[in-house]
Amino acid sequence: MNQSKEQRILNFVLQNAVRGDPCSVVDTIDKYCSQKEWAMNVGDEKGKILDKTVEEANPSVALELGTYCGYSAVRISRLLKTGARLLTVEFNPEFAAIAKQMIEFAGVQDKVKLLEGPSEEIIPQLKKKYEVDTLDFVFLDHWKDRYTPDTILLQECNLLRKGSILLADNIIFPGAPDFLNYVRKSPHFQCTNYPSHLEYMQVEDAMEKAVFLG
Ligand SMILES: O=C(c1ccccc1)c1ccc(O)c(O)c1[N+](=O)[O-]
Ligand SMILES: [Mg+2]
Repeated sequence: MNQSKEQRILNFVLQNAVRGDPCSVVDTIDKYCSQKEWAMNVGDEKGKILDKTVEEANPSVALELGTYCGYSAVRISRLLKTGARLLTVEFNPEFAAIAKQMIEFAGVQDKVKLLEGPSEEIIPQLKKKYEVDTLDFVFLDHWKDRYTPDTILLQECNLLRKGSILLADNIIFPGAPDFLNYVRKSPHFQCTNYPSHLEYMQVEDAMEKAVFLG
């Protein structure tokens, strides 16, 4: 049966990256997706913004919505301090299966817990089932029409605390206009915009940081 693009990305990593080296995995995915097949990883340009925001947050508990092939899960987890953990949520079972292998090859499986299912079902389970008190950092990179309802759900589930940092990808392309409107108009968030480009393309994009004020 024909391989999926995501399987081709994983195979390229397995054959060309260094097992146990997260940076090598990230760089190898970027090499494949910039030279062979475009894919919706956050990429290196926006990845550097992600890196800086993760370092600013220095999270003990981080959440990613939208694992895809595991590129940003590997990228985030390589920066986590000892004992910190990343929970990453993926709705698509094929993507989740690829990401699991990517995370294990990168050697970050002890820091990353991959949760398969819809974010609206998983978020309300985080406290009791996954022993989360509050989230220090949240990376939103899933379906763009879920950014706003899931941000509201995180608040309703008391998963944010004063200073929790949310970072959202794709503010311009494909765009998340309702999310941008919501966080920028909310008295509960302090927002910062980071202009950038769509991964592997000369197309305008941006990331938005929203710090929860309590
Ligand atoms: O929605 C798309 C998309 C739209 C059209 C074709 C392919 C992908 C997309 C594009 C770039 C992203 O960084 C990203 O996170 C997504 N996504 O699906 O979450
Ligand atoms: Mg994205």
